[in-house]
Amino acid sequence: MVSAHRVADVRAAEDVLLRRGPDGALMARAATGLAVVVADRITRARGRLAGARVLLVVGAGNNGGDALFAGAWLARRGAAVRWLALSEHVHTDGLAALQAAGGRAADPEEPTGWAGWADVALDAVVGIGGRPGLRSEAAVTFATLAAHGVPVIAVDLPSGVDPDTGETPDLHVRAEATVTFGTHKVATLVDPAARACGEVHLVDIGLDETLPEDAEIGVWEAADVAAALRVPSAGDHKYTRGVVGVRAGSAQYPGAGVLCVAGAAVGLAGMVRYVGDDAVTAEVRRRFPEVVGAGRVQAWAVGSGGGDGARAALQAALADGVPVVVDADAVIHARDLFAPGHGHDVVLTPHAGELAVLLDADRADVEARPLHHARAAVARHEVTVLLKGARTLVVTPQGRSWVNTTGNPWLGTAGSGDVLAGLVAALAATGLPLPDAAAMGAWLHGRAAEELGGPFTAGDLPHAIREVSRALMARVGE
Ligand SMILES: NC(=O)C1=CN([C@@H]2O[C@H](COP(=O)(O)OP(=O)(O)OC[C@H]3O[C@@H](n4cnc5c(N)ncnc54)[C@H](OP(=O)(O)O)[C@@H]3O)[C@@H](O)[C@H]2O)[C@@H](O)CC1
Ligand SMILES: Nc1ncnc2c1ncn2[C@@H]1O[C@H](COP(=O)(O)OP(=O)(O)O)[C@@H](O)[C@H]1O
Repeated sequence: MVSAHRVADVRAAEDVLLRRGPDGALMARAATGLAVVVADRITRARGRLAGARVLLVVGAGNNGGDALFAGAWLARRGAAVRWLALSEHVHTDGLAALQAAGGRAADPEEPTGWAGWADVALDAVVGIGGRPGLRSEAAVTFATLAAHGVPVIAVDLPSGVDPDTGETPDLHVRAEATVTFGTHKVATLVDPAARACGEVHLVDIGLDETLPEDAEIGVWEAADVAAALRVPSAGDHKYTRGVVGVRAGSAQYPGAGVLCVAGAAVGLAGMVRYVGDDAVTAEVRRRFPEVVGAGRVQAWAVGSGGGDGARAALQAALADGVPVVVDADAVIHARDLFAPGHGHDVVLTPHAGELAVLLDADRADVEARPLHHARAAVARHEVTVLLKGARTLVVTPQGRSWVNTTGNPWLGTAGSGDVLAGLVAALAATGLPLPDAAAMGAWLHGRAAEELGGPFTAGDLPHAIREVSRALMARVGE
C-alpha cells in the first residue's frame, strides 16, 4: 500500500535521519533523485540532456536547496541551467554547487532570458514549509512561464497547495510533474491539489524506516486488491460465497436497477437477489436469468435510481442487520437514520453533489475540500463514506482514509456509480469488511475504465471489471 504522511510526521522522520548524519546526505539524496527524474523527462522529450535549458525558480528554504543541487547535477551533464531567486537569500551550499557547475543567474527583469529561454522550469519556491497561496512575485513568474508554454516540474509539491489537506484555497503552481521525497503528501494524492501535481514521482530518501506506520492516507495497489479478493475454495457453495441483494432502480429510473445488478454480478458473490419494482424486476431477470428474488443476503446495495422509494428500500435493508451500501437517492436519508450510535454497518457512496445536500454545503465547497467534507460526514453519521470523484475517497469511522488513484475521466458517464454500488455490496457479501470492499470496488471500477480506455458507457464496465478481477486472481500465487 502506498501512503501519504502529514508534514509534521515527515519532519520528525527526517530529523531522525538528519541526526544520524552525515550533513547534507538527505538533501543530496533528494536532489539526486530529482535530477534523475528531470533528466529522464528531458531525454524523453528532446532526445538528450546535453544542451537542454533548465530554469530553477528558487525560494529561501531547503526546497530551493534541492533544486540548486539538482541543477548542479544537470549542469555537470551538459544542461544549461539558470536560476531565478524569488528570495533575497537562497540555500548557500546549493547555490555554490550550482555556480561551481556553471549555472548562471537569470535577470528577473528580462523574461526573454528565462521564460523565453527555458525548455523546462523547476518550481522550488516552497515545499512542505509552504503556506497555501503564492506571493505576487511567484504568481507573476509562473504566469509568465505559462504564457511562454514552459512546462513546470514541481519539487516535492507544487508551491501554493496545502500539503496536509490537498486543498488549493489560493493561487498555486500547476505542474506537469511533481517529484516528491520520502513519502507522498496528502496534496500529491488528494484533489484538487493532486490535479496540480501532474504525474507524481516518489523518490526514496530512506524515510521508510523512520516514518510512523499510521499514514494519513493510504492507496490500495493491485497487489493489495489481489491479496484481499475472496477466491472460492473446494468446500464453498453459492451461499458460503455470499449472497448480495440489490434494492435499486424504480419505474422512473429502471436502468439504475439493471446496472446495479450488473455491478453486483461481477463482485464475486455466489448469488444476486433483486427486490424492487415489478417492471424493473422483469428487465433484470431478462438480462440476468441467474438473479433471484427476496431472501437472506450478506450485504445490500440500496438507492441507485431509487427515486421516492429509496427510503423504504433502505429501511428494509437495514432491518436485515447486514452491511449496506447506501447510494444516490438513499444517501440523504442518512440525515435521520444514521445518528451517532445507530449501530449499522454502512457505507454511503455519494458524489460531491449528493454529499453537499447531506451536509447542507455547497457542491463547489465539497469539491474544493473533499477530504474535509468526507471526514465531516463520517463524524456526523458514524458511517464509512466513499466520496466519488476523479480521486475517490474512502474514509472510515475507525479513522482510516484511502484515496483511489485508478480510473479515467470517461468514468463520468451516467450509471457508472450504479455499477460501483452493486460491486461494493457484492464484495462485502463475500465476507470482506465493508470499508475494504469500498476501497477495492473503487479500485476495480477505475482499473476497468483504464482497460476500456474510453469512450464507454456504464454497461461496458461490468465485463471489464470481471476481466480485471480475473487477471488479478491469476497473479496470486504466481
Ligand atoms: N528537512 C530535510 O532535511 C529535507 C528537506 N527537503 C526539502 O526541504 C523542503 C522543506 O524545506 P523548508 O523547511 O526549508 O521549507 P520550504 O518548503 O523550502 O519553504 C520555507 C520557506 O518558504 C517561505 N514561504 C512559506 N510560504 C510561502 C509562500 N506561500 N510563498 C512564498 N514563500 C513562502 C518561508 O519564508 P518566510 O515566510 O519565513 O519568509 C520559508 O523561508 C522539503 O519540501 C524538501 O523539498 C529535502 O531536501 C529532503 C531533506
Ligand atoms: N474525472 C473523473 N475521473 C475519474 N473518475 C471519475 C471522474 N468523474 C467521475 N468519475 C467516477 O465515475 C463514477 C460516477 O458516479 P456517479 O456520479 O454516481 O454516476 P451515476 O449516478 O450516473 O451512476 C464515480 O465512480 C466517480 O468516481
